[in-house]
Amino acid sequence: MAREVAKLEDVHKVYDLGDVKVSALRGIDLTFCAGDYVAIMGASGSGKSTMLNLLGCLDRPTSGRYLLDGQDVAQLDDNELSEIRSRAIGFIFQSYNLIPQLTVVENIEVPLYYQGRVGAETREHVVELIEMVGLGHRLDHRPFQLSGGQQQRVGIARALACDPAFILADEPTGNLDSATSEEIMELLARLNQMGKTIVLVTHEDEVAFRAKRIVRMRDGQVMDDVMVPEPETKSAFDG
Ligand SMILES: Nc1ncnc2c1ncn2[C@@H]1O[C@H](COP(=O)(O)OP(=O)(O)OP(=O)(O)O)[C@@H](O)[C@H]1O
Repeated sequence: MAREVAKLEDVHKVYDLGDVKVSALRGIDLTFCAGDYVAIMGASGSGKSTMLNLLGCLDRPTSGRYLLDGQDVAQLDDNELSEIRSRAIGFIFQSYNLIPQLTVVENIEVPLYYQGRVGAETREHVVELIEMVGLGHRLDHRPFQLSGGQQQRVGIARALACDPAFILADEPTGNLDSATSEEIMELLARLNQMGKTIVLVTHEDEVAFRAKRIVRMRDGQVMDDVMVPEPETKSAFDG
């Protein structure tokens, strides 16, 4: 059986707003294995972002356990948590979150900078990543000089800078037209083929259908967890 990259065990998340408590996750049990490519779907407010934040160690469960590479995240202090986050996890955002003043190369160097690893030896690696996402001719451009799809390619290259095994994407095609979305989905599929484990949140069926597995959430619980049929079967479904 494939290695368990991330495992949620009876995870609950309650946002305590003083008078009001919001139960955003209510007993989640999910395992993500090496090589998985999972789309998380569900109505607005069903808990998708809350779960992605927990998986990304940006927040902690109120109760239950989160094991990342077999390590119980609750046992880690803040420094250990941010260390594991920057080493093991790559984030891709809907609105790219690039720094406008920095060039393509510099934006991708940001995670390496936080690890104290920017230097001549990492420059070659950064340029390789930019070439891999098809922007080798745009190294010194700034975000405003790029289309949305190109900015998302920079976002993807930045997510790969520290060579994480686990990629988390929050609506990565949410701001893109359908042709550009398709290009981004092809890039994500390629990363998955290269061995990256991917979990993405999406509202779009076409995007979810490109994953290997779809988890549907409702009211803070997992309602459905299914494997997507292989492409041959998909075309039989279509036609
Ligand atoms: N920081 C917060 N403080 C209080 N309540 C929150 C907070 N973040 C989310 N919630 C609440 O938790 C529940 C789940 O929200 P969450 O953002 O995880 O849903 P979602 O499925 O990602 O929704 P969307 O598709 O709209 O992004 C909602 O009721 C929301 O109002």
